[in-house]
Amino acid sequence: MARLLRWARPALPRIAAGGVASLGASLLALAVPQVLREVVNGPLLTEGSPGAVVQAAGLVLALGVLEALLVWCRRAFILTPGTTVEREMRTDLFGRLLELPVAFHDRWPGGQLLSRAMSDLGMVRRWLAFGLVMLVVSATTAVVGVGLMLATAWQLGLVYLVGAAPVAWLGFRFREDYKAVARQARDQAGDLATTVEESVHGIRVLKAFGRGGDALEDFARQAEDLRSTEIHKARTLSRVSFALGALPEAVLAVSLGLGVWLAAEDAVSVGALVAFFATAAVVNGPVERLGQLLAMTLDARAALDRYIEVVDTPNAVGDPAAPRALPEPAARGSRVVLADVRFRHPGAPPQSRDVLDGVDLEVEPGETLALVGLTGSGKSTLAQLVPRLYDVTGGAVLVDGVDVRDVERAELRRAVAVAFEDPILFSASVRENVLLGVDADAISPEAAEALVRESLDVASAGFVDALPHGLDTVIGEEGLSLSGGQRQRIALARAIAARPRVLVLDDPLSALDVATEAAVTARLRATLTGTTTLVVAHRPSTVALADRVAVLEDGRVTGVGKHSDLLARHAHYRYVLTALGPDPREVPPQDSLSGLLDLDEPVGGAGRSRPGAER
Ligand SMILES: Nc1ncnc2c1ncn2[C@@H]1O[C@H](COP(=O)(O)OP(=O)(O)OP(=O)(O)O)[C@@H](O)[C@H]1O
Repeated sequence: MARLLRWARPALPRIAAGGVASLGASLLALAVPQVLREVVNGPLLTEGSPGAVVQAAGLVLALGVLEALLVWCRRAFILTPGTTVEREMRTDLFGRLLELPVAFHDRWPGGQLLSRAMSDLGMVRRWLAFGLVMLVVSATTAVVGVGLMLATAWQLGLVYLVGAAPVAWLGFRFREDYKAVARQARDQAGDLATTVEESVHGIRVLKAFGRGGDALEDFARQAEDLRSTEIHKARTLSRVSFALGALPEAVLAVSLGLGVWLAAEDAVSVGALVAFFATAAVVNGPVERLGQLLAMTLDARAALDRYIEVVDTPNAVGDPAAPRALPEPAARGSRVVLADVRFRHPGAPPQSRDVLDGVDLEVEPGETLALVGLTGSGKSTLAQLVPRLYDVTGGAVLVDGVDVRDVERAELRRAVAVAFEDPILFSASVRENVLLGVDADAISPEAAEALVRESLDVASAGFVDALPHGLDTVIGEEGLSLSGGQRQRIALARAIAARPRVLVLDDPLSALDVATEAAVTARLRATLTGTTTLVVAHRPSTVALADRVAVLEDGRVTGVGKHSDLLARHAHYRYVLTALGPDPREVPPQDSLSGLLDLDEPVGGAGRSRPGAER
């Protein structure tokens, strides 16, 4: 838990001050029995003056008031530092999540991250503000109290110590048992959060398929698992709490008999006997609390472990130690080269082949190159290597001759903009969504407005004017208040507005109707002069956007050329285009694409054989 110091260090003075105040309050509580001893041994047993009793009562009152004041100070000192540390840790976690590569987010379920950012950090805050201070104070109070008990009546003190010895053994056992179950409960809570997140995200599918009941059953089962773990945790704690409560009391019962006998034998004074039991009463409170506090500490440790697992995840797609700047691009745009590029996803089965297995490809400045291949051939993966959403596992991706891994990510991502097939928008206004990739400080509001308008125009997103507040309309979470095609067009406008050197389009027009797609394609072609574009094509109509086409097959590029040339000489290209379906703009409805392409074999049906590649 020393790792917590990284965030807690600035708060330590206040936490320590709170601890001192709390310790002072506990020690004052221990002083009261000593006053009692003086009262009993002095005025009470020796018929001293009533004034002495009043004096002692006044002292007890003063001690009590001071104790209350110190308790208040403890609260005042440690209220803010815990929340400050929590905020800092939460912000660091979010920063780290933004920093970590896509491959990390592929592996980690959202609910697990959410529970680490929220409930785990809440636990750490509670421990820092309360558990840590009370643990130190309770342990110190117990040690000082037992010391006082030994000093007051050493025979009885020894009995208390011997009786309390099994508590230490129980505490050790408890620590081992509770540690594992505390971690399990937190992991299960994270899984539960993932289920909620996934179900809410996929609510349309669940409803459409009538799977609400099954989802509920799954959730109930997981919730029951978590409940069982929590019960197990509570039972483990209650066992040790029972021992911590009962053992000292049992020892005190024995001590009482022994104490009375010792007093009768004049081995201890009556005052000492009263002081011993009054001290034991004060000590028993912190001793009983130790179980709870130890449990809280173990919970906080599990929470902190889970937090640190994320924060400490190394970033494999980081900035280079000695970054290189991208050179000025040629007037026509940037050159993008993929040289013997290999890629496999982290955690891919060892026997599987690399998704990209030595891809060589050159996209000329200002050129629009379409990537075509069967589903799962690695087109999207390849496209994501350019802005370093993933890093190559072999070979290199070069923009204007510079390996993208040698460029600072911020610079690279200013140079390369991406529009995905599944467009993610943010719950912000249309304007803010379009300007996401634009440095707002670098352009005037008027220029920004013109840029938004122009980009939306190219993306044929005129529909935004019909939205209730035009560009200021706040679109719902993930843009779900818009249609798929509308979202795609705003996402495309966002990529265009970034004025990138290189534009990567991962089938960003798939949800558009044919007429709209044709309009967008025409405008894009006119606008994209000076921009090098790599477009993943899932439809023949998207290919129309491209100057050249690259065919991806079994992790390699097996053909590059103009659409018409490839059609003539590349069997796999013809096969892929057939698989993608006809372009409704070009093919009369009664025609089949197989007729148009004049393939040797029947196409379009399930189970047809797949011709080998040929150039
Ligand atoms: N995050 C991931 N982890 C592991 N494997 C992945 C991951 N993403 C994709 N893959 C695998 O990598 C391969 C290539 O996927 P990719 O999405 O690049 O194909 P694609 O050609 O774009 O497919 P499609 O045309 O269906 O969009 C697939 O076999 C897929 O199962």
